[in-house]
Amino acid sequence: MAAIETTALTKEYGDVRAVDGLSLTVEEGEIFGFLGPNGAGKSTTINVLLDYVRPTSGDVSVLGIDPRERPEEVRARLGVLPEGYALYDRLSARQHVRFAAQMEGVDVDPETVLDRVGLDAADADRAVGGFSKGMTQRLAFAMALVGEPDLLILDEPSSGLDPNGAREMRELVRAERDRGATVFFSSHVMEQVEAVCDRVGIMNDGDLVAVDTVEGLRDRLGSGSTLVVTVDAVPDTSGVQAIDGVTDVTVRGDVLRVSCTDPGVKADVIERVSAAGATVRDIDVEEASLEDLFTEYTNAGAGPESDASTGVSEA
Ligand SMILES: Nc1ncnc2c1ncn2[C@@H]1O[C@H](COP(=O)(O)OP(=O)(O)OP(=O)(O)O)[C@@H](O)[C@H]1O
Repeated sequence: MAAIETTALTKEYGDVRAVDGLSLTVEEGEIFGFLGPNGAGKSTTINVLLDYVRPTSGDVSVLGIDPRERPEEVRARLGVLPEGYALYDRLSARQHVRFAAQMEGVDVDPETVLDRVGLDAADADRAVGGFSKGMTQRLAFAMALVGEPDLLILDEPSSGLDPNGAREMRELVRAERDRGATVFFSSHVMEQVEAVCDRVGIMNDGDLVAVDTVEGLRDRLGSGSTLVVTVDAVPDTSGVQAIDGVTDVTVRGDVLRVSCTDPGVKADVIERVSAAGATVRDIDVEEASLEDLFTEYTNAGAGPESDASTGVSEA
């Protein structure tokens, strides 16, 4: 059974079609990154999953349940870190976690949960009105973890976190996946997503324009890689340029940057550089980052057009 399944899901607000025929499957036990520029339809989709918003048409299933029919049953098995959560300024972190536990009907030790998100015993008893943004985010995350949810839905989980906090968040997400939970999160921080997600889906203007592993997205775009070769003295590069699968060669100082569409040509490149009389001092391979791919898939008209090339199937 899929953790999340939407079929031809559409949500219109008046004239605005926020989500347009979305068919998406998130498998149990995966970490799935849900990406897209502002206004792409991510929050609307999440709100439909939580039954905060009713779709105009289409079907939705969360943990095998239609949230429109049994919203309480779905929510009892979810841990949610919403985009605009509200905390009670005068209550302590400990009280917040106790409250989350009561809502879930479980018994937890607040300090253990708070410790997981990096809040210590002294933090536990402070009124959260005095918390920094990052501490508030950690607390909201702790509340989502209460009750060992089967599915975590996290909207921008690294918002407000410093680099250490963001790394800890990634470790927690992995630990939750290893426990058996599914993690579905939206984010604009591509490095975070690339570092932790098993698969990603990219929304653009209400459409799912791509869904795959980051590696798969690279392959689909044929974005190839760049071989960065440092030499003792720059040779004549025409032999390298002539290799089938090499699209561009640029030289800067003692560094050659060779763009390859075919990963199999790297050895040929090194051989021809050496044959041209240069000694190779260092070799590096740069691949398109998720940020590069995101730009290609979401820039108006620049992404691949056909569904066959994106891996997105029609409903
Ligand atoms: N309650 C609403 N009433 C009218 N239009 C809405 C409402 N909620 C969202 N929209 C519109 O639906 C579209 C999708 O918005 P949504 O918030 O789902 O995007 P998003 O991908 O979550 O964006 P962001 O990254 O900025 O959070 C936008 O055009 C937005 O203006």
